[in-house]
Amino acid sequence: MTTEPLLEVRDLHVDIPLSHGRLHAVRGVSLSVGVAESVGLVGESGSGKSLTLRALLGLLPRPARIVSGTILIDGEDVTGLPAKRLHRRLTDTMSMVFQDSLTALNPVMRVGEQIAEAPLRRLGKSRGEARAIAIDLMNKVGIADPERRYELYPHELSGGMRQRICIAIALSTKPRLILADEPTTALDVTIQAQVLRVLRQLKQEEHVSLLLVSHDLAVVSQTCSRLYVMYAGKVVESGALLDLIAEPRHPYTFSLLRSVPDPDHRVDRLLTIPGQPPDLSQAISGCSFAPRCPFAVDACHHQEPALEPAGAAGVERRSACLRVDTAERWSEMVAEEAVSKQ
Ligand SMILES: Nc1ncnc2c1ncn2[C@@H]1O[C@H](COP(=O)(O)OP(=O)(O)OP(=O)(O)O)[C@@H](O)[C@H]1O
Repeated sequence: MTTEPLLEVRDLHVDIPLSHGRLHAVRGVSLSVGVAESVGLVGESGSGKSLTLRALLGLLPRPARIVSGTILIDGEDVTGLPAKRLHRRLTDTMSMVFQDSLTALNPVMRVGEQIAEAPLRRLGKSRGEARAIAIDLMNKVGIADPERRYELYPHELSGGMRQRICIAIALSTKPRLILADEPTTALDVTIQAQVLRVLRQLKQEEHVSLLLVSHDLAVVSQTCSRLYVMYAGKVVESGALLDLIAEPRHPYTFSLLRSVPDPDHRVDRLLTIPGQPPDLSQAISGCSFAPRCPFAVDACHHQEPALEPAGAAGVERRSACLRVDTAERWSEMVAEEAVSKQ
């Protein structure tokens, strides 16, 4: 028996109209998130991660717009539903946590009331019930002394506490999936680890799925079991976290992994990927990563690779690279190149 994913996105395209032409920011992204699964979406700044996430909840910043794409919930295509029903279906299923908790929260409303708002207005609870739900949620996200903190305003809390409040607000509509856009980027490393722990616990204890956007592979590695790697508006590789880290099957993932600082050898391993991503307002010929790719051959500059099954892990493991058959030798090839330059 096959179980349908909770969320599936097929061939999503998002454009941003410009004064001259358009920026094709999301170029055919497909992804899925299972029930109680934590999935990461990683890539450099500008790769289209946030727009992909926001498109799912109709929260695209103006003037960005969805050009095409299909969203399925529990295997049902919801894209054709009338606007109001679609909105309700999406917001019943998912809610979002943003990077900047200070702008996400209402500065003149007590934090507890902000959590209680959805139970009160959307779920039809009484004031007392909504307050009890909010306090319970504050407990769940690890806020000590929730009765006292219920009465505080956002500026009276630390960044980590505010982000916990945002997670509690996201949970207040009883979503099955949380979309989190760089939820810990603004926090220091210790607080970041605590907030990531909260997200992991929600999955384990409440079976809430997670789609986590981050430019930081270390953050995603602590939280997710499956990854999609985005480059220039497309998914270039996907697979189980451990497979992907052990054996990257796309040169971009390979380069990204080499750029993760290793705590023991910080300086040696902190490599940046030379070059810039392409201009997405221009047509791209061939593989978008080819100009920065250490393994590109002529064909890579002309032929666009499809995202196809790659490696022993079957359909879960996909890569969009014409050179994928040489992946096992990439480390060696880079080492040889470094020696030849000496
Ligand atoms: N409101 C907007 N107006 C114009 N361009 C935009 C807008 N929002 C995003 N873009 C552009 O769309 C592309 C994708 O942006 P997106 O925010 O999805 O990237 P990202 O991978 O999430 O990176 P970051 O972490 O920097 O947000 C980028 O080139 C960005 O500059």
